[in-house]
Amino acid sequence: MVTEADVKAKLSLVAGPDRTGDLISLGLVEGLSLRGDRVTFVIRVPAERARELEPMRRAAEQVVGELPGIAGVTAVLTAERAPGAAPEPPRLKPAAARKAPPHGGLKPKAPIEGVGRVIAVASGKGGVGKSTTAVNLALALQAEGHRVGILDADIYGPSLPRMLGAADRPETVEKRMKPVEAQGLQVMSMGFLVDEAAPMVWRGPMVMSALTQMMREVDWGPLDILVVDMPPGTGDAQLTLCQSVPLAGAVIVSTPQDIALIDARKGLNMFRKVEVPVLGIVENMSYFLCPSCGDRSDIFGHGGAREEAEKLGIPFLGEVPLHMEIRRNSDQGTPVVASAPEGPHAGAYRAIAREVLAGLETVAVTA
Ligand SMILES: Nc1ncnc2c1ncn2[C@@H]1O[C@H](COP(=O)(O)OP(=O)(O)OP(=O)(O)O)[C@@H](O)[C@H]1O
Repeated sequence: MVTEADVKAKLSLVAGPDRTGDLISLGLVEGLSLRGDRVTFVIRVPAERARELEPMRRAAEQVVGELPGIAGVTAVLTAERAPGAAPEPPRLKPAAARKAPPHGGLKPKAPIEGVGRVIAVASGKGGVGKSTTAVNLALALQAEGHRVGILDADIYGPSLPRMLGAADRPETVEKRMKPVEAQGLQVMSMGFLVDEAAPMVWRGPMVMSALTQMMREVDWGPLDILVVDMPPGTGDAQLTLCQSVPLAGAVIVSTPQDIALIDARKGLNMFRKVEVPVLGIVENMSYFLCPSCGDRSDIFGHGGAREEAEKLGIPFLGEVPLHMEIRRNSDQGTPVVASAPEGPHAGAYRAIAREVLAGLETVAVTA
């Protein structure tokens, strides 16, 4: 059995950034997590040296990978900035101006092996029901006859394992992870690889290398569609993610409140910046359906997302009510599309899935 001490002993063989000292004696390793045959950890480095120190990151992965019984190692550089240091220059350029290869030397938007089309589910801010929508949309696409996978790119708060009731860890075969199967979907999430308390240390721009591995060092499929549950918001991590994933399109989830719609617009602009077609907006928690009397109340006002979509010239994909059954089921690991496939909520998600599929066809034709 490999222990944390064994991993640290190996990491103490890797020279530090200036070839003086080693990763352990310099105190650069954080968030070490050992789960089954997988090891993950973070190496703290100055932001401006992240690219230059990529060989050090790879060396760390390699030495730990030599431990007997270890099948997969994920090392991430956090690229922290010294307090008071000038902000990092924007790393993202419009698609046309992109030249630098992303981490791991992959060409931008290289296809993912075994995966047909990738769609992102995004939101301008947290808590609007993005993950609930992503999971139910994935299940609805499956119900429409497609082979579907879902990737939890929300590294700060991975919720897919809980929402899909998937507690297993991915197996590793010849250094590649096998996605976990849950409700017929192939699932990958950082939540499978690190302890619940650990994700907070996965900050910094180099978090992308962890996502790249979760996406590309995985034996997907074959899949027709991979749904990516994006981290909430429209910041650097989201933009970088859009740049390195060959996205066929994006779905934006919004609640009817005006403020959320402003945030939805930010999401839209982000995808436009990286030239990813927006397939449309889903209005979540659109109205309240009383579980006892079946009465409908438009507590937030209704139709905001539809109107906004029209104004912005993007499709309105559909609305999902605020309903106890949707919350209870997604929080208990039995999403409503799988647990009540004949019910009205599953119907709403399937209608959205059909709109998404139609949008993907249009995109494919005009691309
Ligand atoms: N239509 C709905 N009806 C009732 N509850 C819902 C609905 N959609 C989402 N929820 C609940 O709202 C909460 C937040 O949803 P979810 O985690 O999907 O949001 P999110 O936008 O992904 O959040 P985060 O930004 O934290 O990742 C969850 O408890 C979920 O069950």
